[in-house]
Parts: sequence; structure tokens; C-alpha cells
Amino acid sequence: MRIEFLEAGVTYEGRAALHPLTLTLTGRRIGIIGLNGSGKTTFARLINGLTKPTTGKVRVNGRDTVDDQTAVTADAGYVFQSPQNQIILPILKDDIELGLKARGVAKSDLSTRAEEALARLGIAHLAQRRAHELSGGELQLAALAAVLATRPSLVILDEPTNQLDLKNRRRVAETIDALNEDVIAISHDLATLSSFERVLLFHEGRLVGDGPAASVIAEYEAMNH
Ligand SMILES: Nc1ncnc2c1ncn2[C@@H]1O[C@H](COP(=O)(O)OP(=O)(O)OP(=O)(O)O)[C@@H](O)[C@H]1O
Repeated sequence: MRIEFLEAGVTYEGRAALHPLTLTLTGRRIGIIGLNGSGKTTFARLINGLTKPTTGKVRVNGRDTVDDQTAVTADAGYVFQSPQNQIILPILKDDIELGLKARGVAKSDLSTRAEEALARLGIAHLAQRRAHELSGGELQLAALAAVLATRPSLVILDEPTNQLDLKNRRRVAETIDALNEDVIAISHDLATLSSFERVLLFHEGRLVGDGPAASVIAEYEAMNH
């Protein structure tokens, strides 16, 4: 992946959620950390065009996130902070198929594609379950499966392990580690990001740290002592 921020910033009613910044992201695993309200989600949403920059530009693999939003969104899958809001239909497999249909996948391929994605995350047995009956961990994996089914080259995960117990946290973290896709993950669970090659630290809407996981996590911990 190649993501370019060119003086890209976001302002809401005159208040900067993200001050303009210029940087290039390449590589397989990028983590994003920072306090609540520091701009992490705003930064991540800019990458797949969910949020448009108020100033500047964002490009994903050479494509502008505003001018070429459909292609960018297809390339960069986004797993939301609350999987409850992502899965709409009652039955999990139906929901995954709906997402695929919306992306123009042929009707004859829907079932196989959904089953493959569920099997890949070890949750094939959940296909016919009602989404609202799933545990937090199952739901988090299901939301990830739904996005992977669309075959993005990059997966953006907004707090993929929040509200999970230790066992499910490990399961999701191991799943992320094993993904072939490039990953950008926001997390307050610093252990999940410890193996990431690059971590970005945000503070009050500004990028204040950028480097290998160990040093940026140490910087964050020192800031909050
Ligand atoms: N749609 C919006 N309208 C107005 N203000 C917003 C909007 N989205 C975000 N903000 C504000 O922008 C700032 C950055 O928010 P953002 O969600 O990017 O932070 P975050 O670091 O992801 O926080 P958290 O860890 O709590 O999820 C916050 O002050 C937030 O209130």
C-alpha cells in the first residue's frame, strides 16, 4: 500500500479535529495510538474516503479519496469501532452477502465468498446465527470477515479489540497478525500493536510521534505519566 497525506486536515465548525499533515505510509502493519479525541479515527476515516479532507488531499495507491472515492473505498476496507453498527441484517451470512452484492459480486458467487471469509477467520459455524446473539468477540471477528469478503488490499481496523476479554483479544490479535492484507489499526490495547512495524501517535489533532512500535509506545506512556 501507499497512502499519501498532502497537507490534509479536517475541521469541524472551525475546530481542527486533525491539523493539516503531510506524510506517506507504506508497509504492512501501521498502528495508531493516542488519547480519546486526539484525531485517530478522523485520520483513519480520511484513508478510505469516509471523511473528506477540509484542506489538502489524501491518495491511496495513487487514487484521490475524493475524486475516486468508490475505487478507494473498495481497496481500503473499514471495520468500525462498534461492529453492532456494521452488521445490519439479522443473519450473519445474509449480511455478508448483502455487502458483496452492493459491490457488484455475481449472485452465483455470493454464498461461496461469504462462506470462505467466515471459514478464514474460523467462524464458519456462525454463518446462520443471529448477529445480535453473538458475543463481543464473535461479532468483532464477524465484522472483520464481512470486510475481508469484499477482498480489499488494505484493512483499516478502528479499535478491533475494545471491550474484548483476554481470550478474544488474543484471538483477534492473532487473526490480524496472520492477515495477508495490509493493516492499519487504531488501538488503546498497546500489546496488540507491539509487533507493528510503524506506529503513529496523535495528540490534540497533531501527529506527535512516528516510528517503530516500541519507541512510539514508550513515548506515549511517558507523555501520560
Ligand atoms: N463528525 C464530527 N463532528 C464534530 N466533531 C467531530 C466529529 N468527528 C470528530 N469530531 C471531533 O474531532 C476530534 C477528534 O475526534 P476523533 O474521533 O478523530 O478522535 P479519536 O482519537 O479517534 O478518539 P477516541 O479514542 O475517543 O475514539 C474530537 O474532538 C471529536 O469530538
